[in-house]
Amino acid sequence: MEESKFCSESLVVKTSIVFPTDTNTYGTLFGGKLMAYIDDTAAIAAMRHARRGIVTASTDSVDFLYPIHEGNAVCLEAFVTYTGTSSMEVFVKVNAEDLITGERHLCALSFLTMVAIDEHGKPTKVPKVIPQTEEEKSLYESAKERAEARKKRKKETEELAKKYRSLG
Ligand SMILES: CC(=O)SCCNC(=O)CCNC(=O)[C@H](O)C(C)(C)COP(=O)(O)OP(=O)(O)OC[C@H]1O[C@@H](n2cnc3c(N)ncnc32)[C@H](O)[C@@H]1OP(=O)(O)O
Repeated sequence: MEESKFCSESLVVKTSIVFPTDTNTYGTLFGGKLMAYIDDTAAIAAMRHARRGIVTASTDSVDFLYPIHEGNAVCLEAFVTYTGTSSMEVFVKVNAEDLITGERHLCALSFLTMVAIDEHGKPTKVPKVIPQTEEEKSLYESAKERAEARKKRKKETEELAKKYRSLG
């Protein structure tokens, strides 16, 4: 396994046209479809970084900032910003592009945590990340804080799971 890799080595760029079958009753891209695109793109970025099987451990909130209309291109970019031992934080940026005017809007941002697993499904070590651009450096520097927040949130979820399991 390589010791460390550049963020650019995990970069995934995915562009699709929004067809009528992808939309909700308002003629804009269905949120669940966009979430599937985000997970898919993040998973490929993580596998490019780790060159291992991976699972999605968590997704931070996804705020839908701007609607993506039927006929627009939906453009996703994802790359690994930071790693722990087996976990990788993946940043996903979603833009909508009007293919006639060229106008683009940032529609959503998301951070996902993917975990590399071995042949027994157990977490396994991944290479470190070397940030190069200003964007990569800024995401890398702020990642530890987000990882701490996720740990806290996971504990809270586990407490909730205990509580609601007993109610069922
Ligand atoms: C691509 C797909 O769609 S996969 C389908 C959806 N995903 C799944 O089914 C995953 C189900 N969950 C699991 O399999 C397990 O909980 C795993 C593999 C994610 C973690 O396994 P655990 O036995 O809990 O391992 P452990 O507690 O050692 O955590 C391993 C790493 O994951 C991180 N992690 C675990 N849970 C979370 C979480 N909810 N959020 C963020 N990071 C997490 C840990 O911090 C740790 O990171 P590190 O190695 O960098 O320090």
